[in-house]
Amino acid sequence: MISSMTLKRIKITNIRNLSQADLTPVSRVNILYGANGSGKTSVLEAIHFLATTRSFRTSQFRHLMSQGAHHALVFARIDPFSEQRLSALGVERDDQGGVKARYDGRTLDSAELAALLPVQVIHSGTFELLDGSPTVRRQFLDWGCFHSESAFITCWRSFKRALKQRNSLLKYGKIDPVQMQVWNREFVEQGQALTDLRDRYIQALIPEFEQILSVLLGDVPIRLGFSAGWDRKRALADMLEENFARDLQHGFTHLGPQRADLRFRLEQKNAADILSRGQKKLVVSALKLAQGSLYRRYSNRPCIYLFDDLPSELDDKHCRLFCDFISQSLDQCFITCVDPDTMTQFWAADIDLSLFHLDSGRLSHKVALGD
Ligand SMILES: Nc1ncnc2c1ncn2[C@@H]1O[C@H](COP(=O)(O)OP(=O)(O)OP(=O)(O)O)[C@@H](O)[C@H]1O
Repeated sequence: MISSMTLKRIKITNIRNLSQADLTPVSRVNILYGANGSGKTSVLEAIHFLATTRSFRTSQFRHLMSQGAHHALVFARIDPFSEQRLSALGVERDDQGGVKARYDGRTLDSAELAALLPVQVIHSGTFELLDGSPTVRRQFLDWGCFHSESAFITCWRSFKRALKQRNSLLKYGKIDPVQMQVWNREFVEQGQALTDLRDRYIQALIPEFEQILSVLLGDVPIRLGFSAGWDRKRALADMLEENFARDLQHGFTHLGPQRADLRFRLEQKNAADILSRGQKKLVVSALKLAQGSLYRRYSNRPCIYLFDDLPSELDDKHCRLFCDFISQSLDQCFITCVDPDTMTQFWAADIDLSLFHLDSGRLSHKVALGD
């Protein structure tokens, strides 16, 4: 039985055009509608901030905080482990760089917060999973590994540290062979473990992705593949040794798990070069929904999904398929759209659904479907 982790009450202070907003969502489908610029995405940003301390659209926090404000705060009541009691989660950042996440009276670090409130966003930037830089795809992959393997975070941090130390030795040119050997050994050990975790995760994700894609998009044979960051016919240690002169010349480590990537192929070509925008949206959505589905299987807990402008790029048929799929999951969803009629027509009458209206940064609760 999957627990019913949901956000029960959300209070937002100083996120973009929301100086104060208070929302009591339902546990399944929450539709936020309003005119362009009314603040719908800002609500999603607030939830993402609560779950991660960051924006999903900008790396600069000052753009997420309301203009002229000195701090932003999002507070929620949640029951993440189905204990039938609500706990308080508050995330706050100020314009001096201070970040604080408090849950149930204690401070959380970023990994604890991420584990507490797994959130998936699908917005216009999610297309980057197909045609953006490999960094975006590694982040996607590592989100899945983090939530499915408890060993991942330690391994990932150790590998990052080894890579950083190795690169700084290479960069400053004065190689102490003993130190180099230490960091090479750590790079290989942690890098191999990291790659094994990523590989295992991808092998579990592929059938899930293909199944969801066939529901959302039909019979479009997109193949998802994993590239480890070096030719895996060669041992990682041998590869480091063979590339040492080149690494030293350029002052960084060329190959290894820091170059891992995902590939999407359609008829032997790069899928991003062939698919339409609507098809791309369905592919990246299938990826994110597949991650949520695996997460539920591993943890017995649902995810929180943020769908920014869900109907854009999709025709009615695909929008309906999308909503049908969401209806069958147990995730809590927040969906933005301009016109509520475009979205409300796609749901079964008995779905747990609520409508919220945004108007110039003011949020009001409308009726639940069927009320
Ligand atoms: N840091 C900020 N402080 C105050 N207002 C901001 C800030 N950043 C953005 N805004 C404004 O907040 C408003 C709401 O933006 P938001 O992206 O949430 O709108 P939206 O309802 O999702 O619109 P659309 O339908 O066009 O996507 C916009 O008018 C935007 O200019």
